[in-house]
Amino acid sequence: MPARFITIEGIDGAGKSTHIEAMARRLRERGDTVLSTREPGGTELAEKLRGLVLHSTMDPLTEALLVFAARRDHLQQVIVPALARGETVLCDRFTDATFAYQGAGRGFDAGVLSQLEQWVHGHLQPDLTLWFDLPAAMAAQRRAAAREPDRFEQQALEFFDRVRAGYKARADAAPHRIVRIDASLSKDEVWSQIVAALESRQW
Ligand SMILES: Nc1ncnc2c1ncn2[C@@H]1O[C@H](COP(=O)(O)OP(=O)(O)OP(=O)(O)O)[C@@H](O)[C@H]1O
Ligand SMILES: Cc1cn([C@H]2C[C@H](O)[C@@H](COP(=O)(O)O)O2)c(=O)[nH]c1=O
Repeated sequence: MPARFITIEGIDGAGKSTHIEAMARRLRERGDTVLSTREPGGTELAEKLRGLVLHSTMDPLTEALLVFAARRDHLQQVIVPALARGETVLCDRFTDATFAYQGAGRGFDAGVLSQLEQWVHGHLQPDLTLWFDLPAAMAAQRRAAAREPDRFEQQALEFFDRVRAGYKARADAAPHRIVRIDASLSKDEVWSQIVAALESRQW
């Protein structure tokens, strides 16, 4: 099978985790060997960095460096070898999240993020990104029922409005790679959009 790198993006509470397992199952049923992973995280070191990023106070440059450090380890140890074996890598968040959260959300310099992106993964980009898009207020309502908020989830609605706008800018700049999923709809309707995005590529 050809290697595929699929990423899932969206503001916190958009519904990504709800659908990732079913996506992996569907891809496996069609013959793919699927590696399901997440960022920040996916290796022992990157999971430690995730704990720091989600729970320790730090300035935006430190935050950006830590997410890219975690990504570098994840790429070297997990993503690149899996793609080299011809597997499908399904990753909950990747570099679009850095441009959306650290760039648009925190206001960190997008030019510096682009340089870090170049150092960390050169020209490697996902083959497909599903962007779960919904209003920040709706995502907050969904999160409220879920769990103890981390550093990002504690942010005000305005932060998530900016993050959402950051994702829109990324989607507008890469319309062939990034597919918008209307995540405000019911779970069944969201799933139908995911299937349509995969089927349009014969995946
Ligand atoms: N389409 C939907 N309609 C209503 N509720 C939903 C929908 N999708 C997910 N939910 C619910 O919203 C909550 C958040 O969903 P989920 O954990 O999948 O989001 P997430 O994008 O993975 O969040 P995070 O990025 O913070 O981990 C869960 O309680 C889930 O059951
Ligand atoms: C990859 C990445 C993630 N983040 C933020 C976004 C989320 O708030 C958390 C991860 O939590 P999730 O429940 O696993 O979605 O990390 C970020 O700010 N920058 C990044 O590059």
